[in-house]
Amino acid sequence: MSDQRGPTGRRDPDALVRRAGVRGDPDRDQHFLVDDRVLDRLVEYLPEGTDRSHLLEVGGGTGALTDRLLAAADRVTVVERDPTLAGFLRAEFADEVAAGRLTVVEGDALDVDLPEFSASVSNLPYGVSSEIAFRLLPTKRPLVLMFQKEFAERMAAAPGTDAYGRLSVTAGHYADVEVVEPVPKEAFDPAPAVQSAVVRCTPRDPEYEVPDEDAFMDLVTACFTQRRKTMRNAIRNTAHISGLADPEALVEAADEDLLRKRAGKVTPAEFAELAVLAREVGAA
Ligand SMILES: C[S@@+](CC[C@H](N)C(=O)[O-])C[C@H]1O[C@@H](n2cnc3c(N)ncnc32)[C@H](O)[C@@H]1O
Repeated sequence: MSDQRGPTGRRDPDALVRRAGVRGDPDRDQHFLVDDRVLDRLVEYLPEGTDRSHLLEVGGGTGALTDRLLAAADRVTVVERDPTLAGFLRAEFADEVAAGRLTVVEGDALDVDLPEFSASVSNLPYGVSSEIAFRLLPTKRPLVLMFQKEFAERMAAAPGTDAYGRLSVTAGHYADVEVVEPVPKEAFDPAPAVQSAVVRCTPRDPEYEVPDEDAFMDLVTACFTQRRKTMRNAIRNTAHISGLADPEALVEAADEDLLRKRAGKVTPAEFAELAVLAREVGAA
């Protein structure tokens, strides 16, 4: 292994790409992060006091982030779908693999068994970033994840803003979600078509209770498919998505002010109230 190191003593990301002998393939979601400063900051975005005993990285690429995670954690597991890159990671970090500090899992992050990790820091493959995020969020572990900027903003959006929607409510069900840094295209090799942003997810229980998580999520999804309609009409029109057996019973029982709003102004707690009410009045 070459000992080329960047200013912070970590491996130089451009040198890693050269050593791996690959060109990132955008069709396979391969955009390697080559900006040292962004790479160095990512792990520091974990919430204060995060258990760093076992960090998970989804999409290891040529290992620039893996290297930073190894410096910050006791153990790292990296999942990488591309066999060439998985092989390169095993060779490049052979010492850490031999010491039991790094496990390279070759496979699709949507299919492989994930280990019991304490937190995740990942520059996600954008083609499946939503699916991966919703695999990680229910584990209730701190997450620092790179997404397309627009997706990141929708995840973190507050009620009443343009970006607020299903994604904001469902992600916010598991964690406090914050956009902590916009990242320009030039930070990647090759540069993606869109801007990126780093999101921090700090797990916590929601400020409401729901009788059935799936029923709550289905109701939220249903109402946002009709976001231009009032909630009254959205509830009535979307039983095929919400799964409500008797949407009319919910409309009859629900608060009039809430029914007049559009989904974009309904808070997560109000959606939860509706899910509870649906159960109480036998509409679920
Ligand atoms: C945006 S790159 C990030 C690479 C590296 N972590 C970095 O920051 O430079 C995403 C990586 O995920 C890999 N990948 C794409 N789809 C994947 C999947 N479904 N499961 C696991 N890895 C995947 C790609 O091969 C690529 O190496």
